[in-house]
Amino acid sequence: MSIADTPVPAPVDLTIAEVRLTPILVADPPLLNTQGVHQPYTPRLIIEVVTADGVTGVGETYGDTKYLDLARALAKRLEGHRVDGLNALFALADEVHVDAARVENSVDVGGLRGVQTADKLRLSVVSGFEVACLDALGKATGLPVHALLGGKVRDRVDYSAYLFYRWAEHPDGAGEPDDWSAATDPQGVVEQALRFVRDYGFRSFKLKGGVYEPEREIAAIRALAEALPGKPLRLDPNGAWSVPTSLKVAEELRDVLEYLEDPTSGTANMAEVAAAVDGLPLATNMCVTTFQEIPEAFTKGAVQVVLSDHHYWGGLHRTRELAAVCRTFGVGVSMHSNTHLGISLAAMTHVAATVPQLDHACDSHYPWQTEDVITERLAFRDGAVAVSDAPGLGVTLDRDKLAALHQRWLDDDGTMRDRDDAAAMRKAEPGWTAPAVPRW
Ligand SMILES: O=C([O-])C(=O)C[C@H](O)[C@@H](O)C(=O)[O-]
Ligand SMILES: [Mg+2]
Repeated sequence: MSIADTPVPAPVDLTIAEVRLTPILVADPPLLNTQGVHQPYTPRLIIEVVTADGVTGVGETYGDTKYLDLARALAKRLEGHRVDGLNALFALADEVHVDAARVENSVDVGGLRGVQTADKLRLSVVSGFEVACLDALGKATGLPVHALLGGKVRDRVDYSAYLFYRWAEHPDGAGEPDDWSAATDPQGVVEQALRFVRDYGFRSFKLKGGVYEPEREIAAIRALAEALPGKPLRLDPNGAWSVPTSLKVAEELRDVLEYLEDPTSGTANMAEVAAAVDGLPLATNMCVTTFQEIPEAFTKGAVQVVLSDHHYWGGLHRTRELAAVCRTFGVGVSMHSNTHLGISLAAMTHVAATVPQLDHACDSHYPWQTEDVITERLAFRDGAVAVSDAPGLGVTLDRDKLAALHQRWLDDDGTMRDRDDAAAMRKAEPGWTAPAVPRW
């Protein structure tokens, strides 16, 4: 048979025929941070794009009302576009109006996610659509998402254990129970870390700090260093400390920390700390969360590792662009995580598999989530997730689970539909307001 006789496969119609948005509430344990405590349930948004050929791609992003409203407006514009027209998504999102009151002078979730701008809000929504389009494109062409991003450079992506100070249960026993104990002191933190090793094989450890006075958190890191000798450790108080406090903690822990994450708030303060602590890198998911923040932070030497997050940065292609900028400036790159489900973990794993200079294990909240919307949860083995070579993301939506979590969202009176860690804290401490920074 000559080449001319080779049958040409029928063209695939990649036109988007339908977009489905399903807001859900997912169980979340009582994890403490400097703002307060996680609510019993947290909102997420599941996005499905269906092509004219009936191929469905899935994506996931924040589900709070301001994201959901924007997603609804964007979804309307998407029908008739193609799942391989990813660059056009950004122009479409720019057409969607963001109410200034939603972002003016504001920081997201009390500052945990850095600045909140109209642009960043749009990008966080676009990210879920981009992932859904990539999943559909992969399924339509038989290619895994990593191949659509240029191909994997590793077969497994390392994640770190995300340790939290936590209570055994939510105030008044609200939410879904889990089988984790309280962890409010060094011994509790070490026990939590050892379970993460037993159950998942994690080999690096991050403690969410900014909860207790720095001396108590230094003691927890020291206890971890003793229990897990030589393992990379990180501490992240979400910008709760002053420059002098950051310098003191850095001095006391420099021999055991892989990096110190957002010890203090703002690029100028981070730069001051970075200049004074020789040899201990500073990481951030707070002062560099947009491309606009890069020039100042990099020229001042404020951060040595950027914790990317495809939700903030506008998807998987933009995450690779961020990695290229970091590579150019000799800044390390790793990955931040908020409460998320398996669709996002799959997306994180695909993009992480394609970034050459991923020198640090990525963060993931996933072990804290006992609920999911996919048929088979992703597994951590030896602290890593295997990179899927199945078409698309390699996950399958479980419609019954999705419907159940959506029903919970429908039944909620509105209190859980927007994440508010300070409000959740008031259930235990009625006068609580999120502390001003620096807290210590
Ligand atoms: O700085 C970080 O790594 C985070 O902000 C991750 C999460 O938001 C975490 O702090 C949380 O959910 O409490
Ligand atoms: Mg952080």
